[in-house]
Amino acid sequence: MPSTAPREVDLLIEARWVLPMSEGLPTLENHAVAMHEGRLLGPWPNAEAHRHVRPRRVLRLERHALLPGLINAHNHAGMSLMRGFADDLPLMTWLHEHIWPAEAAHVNPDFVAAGTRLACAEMLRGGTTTFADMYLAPEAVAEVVTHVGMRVQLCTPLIDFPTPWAADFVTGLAKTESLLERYRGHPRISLALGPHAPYTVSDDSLGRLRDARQRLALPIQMHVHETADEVEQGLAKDGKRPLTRLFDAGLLGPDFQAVHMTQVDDEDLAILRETDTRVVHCPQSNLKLASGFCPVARLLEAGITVALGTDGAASNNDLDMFDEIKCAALLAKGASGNAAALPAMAALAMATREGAKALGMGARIGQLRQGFEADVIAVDLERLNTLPVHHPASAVVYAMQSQQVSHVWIGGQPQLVDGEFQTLDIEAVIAATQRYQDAMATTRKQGKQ
Ligand SMILES: CSC[C@H]1O[C@@H](n2cnc3c(O)ncnc32)[C@H](O)[C@@H]1O
Ligand SMILES: [Zn+2]
Repeated sequence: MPSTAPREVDLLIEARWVLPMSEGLPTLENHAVAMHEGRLLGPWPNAEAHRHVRPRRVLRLERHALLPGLINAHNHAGMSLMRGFADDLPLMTWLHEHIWPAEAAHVNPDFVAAGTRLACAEMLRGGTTTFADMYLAPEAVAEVVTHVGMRVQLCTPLIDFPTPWAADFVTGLAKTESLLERYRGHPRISLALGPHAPYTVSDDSLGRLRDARQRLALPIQMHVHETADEVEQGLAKDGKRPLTRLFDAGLLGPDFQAVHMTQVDDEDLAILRETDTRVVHCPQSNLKLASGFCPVARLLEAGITVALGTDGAASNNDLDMFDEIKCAALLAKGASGNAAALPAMAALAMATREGAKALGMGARIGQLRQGFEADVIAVDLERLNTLPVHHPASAVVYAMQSQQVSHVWIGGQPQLVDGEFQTLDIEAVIAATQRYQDAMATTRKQGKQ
């Protein structure tokens, strides 16, 4: 029983279930959380909440579970305009013969803004509130995200060859510094360095990256060990595996996010563990490009932090994190031959608490916990495909569809209410997408890419 009078708050949400996703905390039944000035209070049992808070508004969600907003730890949002553009190909053919020529032909800030708006709409509809983005024209992504109200880690695209964003690696670093100046202290936008992959970044550039990381105090996100070919070619060229090369370059650590990691031998595992490097698992992209399987169960057993990402819609082909969570759980079991590998709660944690930790935001988001940012989603579990609800986490991970997300708040701001978007003009998003679909089709017919 609190000794002080109940404090006034913006909103109280009373729910059938709350999955706080805090380590060791179980699913709570008939519990409530409150939001005030963008922060969370609670959770408390529904019957006790009014002893703690005097809400201006109360929302009763009697069929719903509340969860922290999902965290998509690896995306190329602008690539949503390339969904279905080049399917059923292995990574290098996909990149060299289709995606990179299309990027050279089409990508500019307007393309990236339109693709990012489409991506944000899809992510919000599916309960994602934070994403890490590595794509060309990050300034355009920042502007869209500022308007839409999502949270983003912008990984600036650093690569040794010219792109529509920067002529070379050094120019990319200089542009990163300008972006940092502009967005330093922004409540929802943070920056990271986004070197593309070991096979597109030279030793000289790795040295520049290490200096920039130290000077700017930014995390790094990079595609690493996406395929067995990448590792073999690294061994042939450098005499060591790419992860070892990054370790020798002094780059690994808790602020390094290694995306994919489908190839992990015992030495790689020891390096990841000893440096506390974070791994971002992208199971559907890895399956679709036949890149390999990230050994998630083995990584988690070794105490490595593993987040979950969709990768871009051009290799997934959607940005549905609930689908990704289910896929991760099933794949971990199938690949290890152990049905107990990656249980529902652990899979959900990868997309919430652990995702936040991997992005260096673990003290602010990823849990429904007093003082955390009010990034909250509600999912309606009273549907044919999720009833009966013996275990809410099981319903959410193994049976639910992302269309069951009914409400989304980010920093206390409503983004989706009863399935209706609050900040995005969906008609305009669809119209812009259609214009780029037509433009890309015309260029393709002309044989220009
Ligand atoms: C430097 S901006 C990002 C760059 O990465 C390309 N990309 C998208 N998906 C993948 C992937 O799975 N592996 C490697 N590279 C990828 C994208 O087309 C951009 O050019
Ligand atoms: Zn990627």
